[in-house]
Amino acid sequence: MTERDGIGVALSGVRKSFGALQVVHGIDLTIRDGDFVVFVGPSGCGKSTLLRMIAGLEEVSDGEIAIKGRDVTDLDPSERGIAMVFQSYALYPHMSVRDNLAFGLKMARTERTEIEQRVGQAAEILKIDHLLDRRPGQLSGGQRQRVAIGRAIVRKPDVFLFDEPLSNLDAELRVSMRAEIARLHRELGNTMIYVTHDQTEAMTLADQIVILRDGRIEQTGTPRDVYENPVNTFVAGFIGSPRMNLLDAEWSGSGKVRLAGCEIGACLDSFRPGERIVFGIRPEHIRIVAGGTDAVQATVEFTEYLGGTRYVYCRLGDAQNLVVELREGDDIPSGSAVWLTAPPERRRYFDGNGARIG
Ligand SMILES: Nc1ncnc2c1ncn2[C@@H]1O[C@H](COP(=O)(O)OP(=O)(O)OP(=O)(O)O)[C@@H](O)[C@H]1O
Repeated sequence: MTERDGIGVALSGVRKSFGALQVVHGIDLTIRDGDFVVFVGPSGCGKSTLLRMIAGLEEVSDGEIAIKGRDVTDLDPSERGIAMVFQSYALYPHMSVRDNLAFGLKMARTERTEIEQRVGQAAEILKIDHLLDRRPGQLSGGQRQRVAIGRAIVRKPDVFLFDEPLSNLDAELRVSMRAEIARLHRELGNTMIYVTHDQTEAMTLADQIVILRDGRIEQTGTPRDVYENPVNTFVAGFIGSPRMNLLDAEWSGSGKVRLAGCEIGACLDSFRPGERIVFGIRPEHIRIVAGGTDAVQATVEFTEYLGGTRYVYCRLGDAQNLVVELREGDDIPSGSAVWLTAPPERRRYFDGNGARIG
């Protein structure tokens, strides 16, 4: 078995209640050693609580947590082989960067030469060697976050835990720090668990994305899996920006999909005539065509111009909206009627409860 086939972190039946309120409902999750795993989901879904339970900062109400095969459920944070990086940086303002980096190691009574070596290495990896004598107040936000990450690196943890580490940075800095974190993962090869509500971070950083809703896992998979094959309308609507178009439709008697008064072919064997379904299609998979076979008619409302990309907002029938990503050369004026279609293999179907059926 190679190192990467081993198990980094395993959660079984993990629950959390605050008083009478249960917020995490029995999570089972296995994270491969060395994987970069991102927890995403709407505000309040339990991402941070789950991460804090893995860190040992929050007690589990039920279930078990193992790190590299060792049950750590009842261990102190310092005994778990983890290091956590917080959104707030949590640096000591009166200490120099060097002392901030060394602090945890000094507390653990690590030898001085070992401390110097690890601090030097971390500073080099993060390119903060020239800042070692400054205090946090003399650093930019991005530099502070580097020091916070450095403090995690010097501990040589088995698992890095990141709780929205880039949320306090401006948009440009977020992008460059995101690349830094990806580089760090490539260089160090540790298991990393990262909480964010930013799905671009999730898509670009993750080997595996875990999508949470109301304290439960909705889907786990590679960014591509969850984008192309969402298991339900929640995941389909959550991953991707703009989101997947999710349109109310129904099966026709002939096994086609009736959508806004038009019929389009469906590549599904089982169907129940008249049953309501949800038809899903991503904006980039929609094509504008000349005629009405296997297509639906829509009215163009307005176009959003984003430089390299243009999105056309259309109305379908009386009440449904649809976003289409325009291709190079396509140009359609507001108010015009268009016929739209999509390659059959890109069409997604969900039942009335939102579960994927094809
Ligand atoms: N100490 C606490 N006492 C009571 N309820 C709490 C406590 N901490 C968290 N919660 C509740 O648990 C639920 C999950 O919170 P959590 O912070 O894990 O969500 P989150 O997904 O990280 O949200 P966000 O993206 O807004 O940070 C929420 O309903 C929250 O109000």
